Amino acid sequence: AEGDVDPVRMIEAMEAAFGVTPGHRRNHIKGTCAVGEFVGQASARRYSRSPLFSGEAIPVIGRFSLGGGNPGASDADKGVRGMALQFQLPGGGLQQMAMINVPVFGAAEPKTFHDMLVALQPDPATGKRDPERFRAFVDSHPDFHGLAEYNSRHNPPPSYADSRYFSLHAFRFVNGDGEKTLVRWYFQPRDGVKELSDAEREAAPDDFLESELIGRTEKAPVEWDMVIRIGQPGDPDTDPSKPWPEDREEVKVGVLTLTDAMPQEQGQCGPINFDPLVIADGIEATDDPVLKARSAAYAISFGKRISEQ
Ligand code: HEM
Repeated sequence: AEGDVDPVRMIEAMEAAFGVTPGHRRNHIKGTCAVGEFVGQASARRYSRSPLFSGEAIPVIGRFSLGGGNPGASDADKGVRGMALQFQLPGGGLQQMAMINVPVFGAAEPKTFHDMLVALQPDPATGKRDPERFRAFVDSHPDFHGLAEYNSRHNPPPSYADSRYFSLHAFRFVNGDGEKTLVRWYFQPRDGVKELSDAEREAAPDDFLESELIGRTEKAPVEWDMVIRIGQPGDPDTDPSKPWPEDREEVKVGVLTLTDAMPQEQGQCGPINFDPLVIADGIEATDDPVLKARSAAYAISFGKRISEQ
């Protein structure tokens, strides 16, 4: 389609915008591993036959991250925080999710994300980003505005455990009778949603999210409720930049409990490709072009980093 971008070009644009650290992710480079389990609830089975919701405790490998490709980025910087999960399903299958802590994405189609990366590339003359160029990008891409507005009203969290993480994309849940339901989901932190104040953000050190999560899980497990929102006819199914109306029915479908966190080098999350299209029977992807572009781009980033490029 018109708004698609060749994944090789997407990664080239990302490398030019964020730089390259050989052996590491091209995006969401700064991160922390975690482990725990997920227990699905019977309420989910009306909508999905996925083994995720069998009620058995399912082992989970998680990775929390800062958006962007700068390994030295500050944990106080604005921008998105990620939670990626790999569920090891009974019977050997896998389900993955890679979510961010904002309720709308800044691109209705891959080209917008690509154009944003191009607008973020440093000016060869100054070696710095050009605010004029970025403003021109914003002005010409209305599908970026929802995310920009959200970011202007929100500060980053003091802990990875204090954020809500959203699927953003819609998926179809398929139940045992083959009935399909359009859903979006989010993970709601049991400890509540918190944001740094402006003063706290200015005073914060560059690195606190990893040590905070390690310390927190040493004291007690950290939990999130998984909540699905039920789509209605006409709700956008292929556009993650468009929120759904607030009043959509919500159903709690499971609990994620993380028991341990550790630096990436010491955990299992580093060499995983958290491709959001690794989904199990009972959950189906839509034709969302951003979702498809992600899968292709992650594969290239993964192939490079795993071969030390
Ligand atoms: C066209 C749009 C997007 C592109 C091109 C893109 C690209 C990438 C790439 C290349 C990586 C590194 C993959 C790796 O080396 O393993 C990554 C990581 C990540 N992305 Fe995206 N992304 C896009 C949209 C999104 C969206 C919509 C979300 C959230 C719903 C998201 C959440 C994440 C997260 C959480 C990670 C870190 C995963 C991990 O911890 O390994 N991305 N992205």
